[in-house]
Parts: sequence; C-alpha cells; structure tokens
Amino acid sequence: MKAAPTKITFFEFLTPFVASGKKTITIRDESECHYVPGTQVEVFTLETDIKVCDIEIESVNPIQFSEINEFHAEQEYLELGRLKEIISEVYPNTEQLYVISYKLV
Ligand SMILES: CC(=O)Nc1ccn([C@H]2C[C@H](O)[C@@H](CO)O2)c(=O)n1
Repeated sequence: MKAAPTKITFFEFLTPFVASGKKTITIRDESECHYVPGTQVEVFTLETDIKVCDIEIESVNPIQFSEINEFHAEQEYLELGRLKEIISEVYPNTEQLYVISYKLV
C-alpha cells in the first residue's frame, strides 16, 4: 500500500492565508487526492520550496468544478470568480476535483 503523502505545496501568495488559519481548504485534482484524514502534512511554497507550516488533513471529498460555490471561496479565502479562474488555469478542462480540508497544527 502507498504511504500517505506528507507534503503539499501552495502558490507563495496563498501561503500567508494558510499559515494564519484563514484558508482552510484547497481544491485539487485526482493527482493530489490521496491525502489521508488525520495525517500531518508539511506545507511548502510551490515556487521556492520553503516550509511554511504544518497542517492536519480533516477530510478529502470529491466535487465537480460546476459545484464550486461562495462557501468554498470563503474557505479558500478568495473571491469566487478568482478561485474558479485559478482552478481553470491550473487544471484546464478538469471537471472532477477534490476538496481537501485541513486545520493548522
Ligand atoms: C502544483 C499545484 O497544482 N499547486 C497548487 C494548486 C492549487 N493551489 C491553490 C489555488 C487555490 O487556492 C486552490 C484551488 O486549487 O488551491 C495552489 O496553491 N497550488
């Protein structure tokens, strides 16, 4: 069996919101849906690979791109339009996504 992942990266501009507890979910594609609830994960900046903080995974739930709403945007600490724009850029033409919720350790 494959070990649970212990590292996650975020765009650098988003990491202050993760480290301050303002951003409590991230929406990723199939390639990053293998985080396991209850496990501790190290957060790094995507661009510079600098460690930011530790989080504990709370849940991983499937979501369709078309289902992303204001509540998700609030938890992402982003405007809904901006969130959908970023997701469309990172995961073009991908409908099946996953909401990963976490808390600061
Ligand atoms: C490698 C990679 O894809 N990194 C990502 C992907 C997404 N995010 C952020 C952008 C939005 O806030 C949410 C939704 O995808 O997650 C990211 O920081 N790094």
